[in-house]
Amino acid sequence: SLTHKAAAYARLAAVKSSAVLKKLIPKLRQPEVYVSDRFAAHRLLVGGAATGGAFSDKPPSSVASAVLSRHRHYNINSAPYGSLWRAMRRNLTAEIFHPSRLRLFALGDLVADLERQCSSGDDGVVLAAESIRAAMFGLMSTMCFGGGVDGELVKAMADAQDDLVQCFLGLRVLSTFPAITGLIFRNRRRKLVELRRQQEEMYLPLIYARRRHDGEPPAYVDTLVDLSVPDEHGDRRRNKRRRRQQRKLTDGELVGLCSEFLGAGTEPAAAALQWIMANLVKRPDVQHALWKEIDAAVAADADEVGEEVLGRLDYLNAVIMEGLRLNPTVPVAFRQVMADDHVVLDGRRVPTGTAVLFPLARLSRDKTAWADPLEFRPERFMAGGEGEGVSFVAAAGSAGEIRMMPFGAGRRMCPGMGVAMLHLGYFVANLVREFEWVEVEGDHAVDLRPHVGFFRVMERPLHVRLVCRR
Ligand code: HEM
Repeated sequence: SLTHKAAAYARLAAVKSSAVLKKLIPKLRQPEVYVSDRFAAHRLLVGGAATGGAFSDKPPSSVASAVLSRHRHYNINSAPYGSLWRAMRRNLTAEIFHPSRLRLFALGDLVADLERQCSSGDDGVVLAAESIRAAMFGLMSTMCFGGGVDGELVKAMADAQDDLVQCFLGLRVLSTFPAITGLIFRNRRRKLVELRRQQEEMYLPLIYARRRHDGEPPAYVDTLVDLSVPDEHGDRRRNKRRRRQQRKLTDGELVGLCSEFLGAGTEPAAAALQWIMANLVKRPDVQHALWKEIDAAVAADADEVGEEVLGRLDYLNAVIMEGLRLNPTVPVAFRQVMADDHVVLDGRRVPTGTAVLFPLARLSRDKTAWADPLEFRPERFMAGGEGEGVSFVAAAGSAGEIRMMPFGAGRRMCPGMGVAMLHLGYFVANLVREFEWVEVEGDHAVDLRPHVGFFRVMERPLHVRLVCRR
């Protein structure tokens, strides 16, 4: 019949146009340049090379919040540089990550989990990777929603977050031209919608049912519910009167910000902890030196290595710096050249719209900046070593170069650096104090090859044999 023929033609046309569009998409993608020179990186990110502009915008984000809402449900990472970004970022750094607010949550669960695996498993061999990620996620979940969330729900949230991270790379294509690519890559979009629906079902009841107990510091969601942000559309309407309108965050933004907090706070830190422990397994001499430093600083009957001791453990700090230098767990920092930015590379102005990518491992493994850059050698960060004085905050005393920036640099630098360093110090110190970490032979031997996806993780998850020290 006529209608059948019309439907068949329509299907054929759709298939043809989607094939054409699939070919077109790579061509439509924005131009990219890579910067791995440490002097150029400094000039661009912290040295004010982008005169006239701030050079603090990013290309369209592939995180779920941004893709699903066509860039309206912003979280901190994907918000354009401006007043909304500033308000959300300031809330995180001043209300949650302010040093006076930070506290460590017991690591008892992680130690108990490792001990249980040790005694029930195969000759003391444990899958440390999973325990580490679960512990990190639990910690971020407590900071996000407060204590007392049901353990099964925390596990479901951790699994959903993992699913989301697994599909991030495939989402990049959806972030470029969401209206078109969302049609072509229907299945990817459908999966994303489903994952976001699950997150809404888990997070929103926790957010709205939250009751703070007396004396309890605010959880992240408490600060988000209270937060007022500039209403940029309202601003535009009222431009003449120059009165700044404020608004509350939408449900979409609340879910997006929680997802960001849990994901950004868990994945790169859990991956970094695995890399560090893996290197300590490969280098028993370094592990032993670290254990001796900890043992000398902490009373034998102390329950744990507490926060007050961490700052005094110089070798511990060197081990963590070296771990992050050798294996920065976020592979790339992104910027996008905006019309106001004046970005010059190799004497040529970089056109507006270009995405500028800073590959972090190339930068921190540069053999013109480090001796034997592929070696795990914490001593380089000790007094008199080549890395003495190198700081994560590239603007401070870095003599016009960035030799490493695992937390990025400039205005968009990671706001979680302080808390991440505290968590890493706390976990590494306590895990080395509790157990000797020994390499397993065969299939479970430590493999230091990376898998580079949205994060830079160990290709083969870390398995070890643990020997209790206490
Ligand atoms: C070892 C752990 C971590 C590493 C290696 C890491 C690394 C990074 C890097 C490289 C960036 C991009 C910076 C840039 O573009 O210059 C970033 C951004 C960000 N990180 Fe982290 N991060 C870690 C932990 C955390 C934690 C604990 C949080 C807390 C929730 C967090 C939240 C964020 C946010 C919100 C941004 C976006 C900042 C913005 O666009 O203004 N990160 N992180």
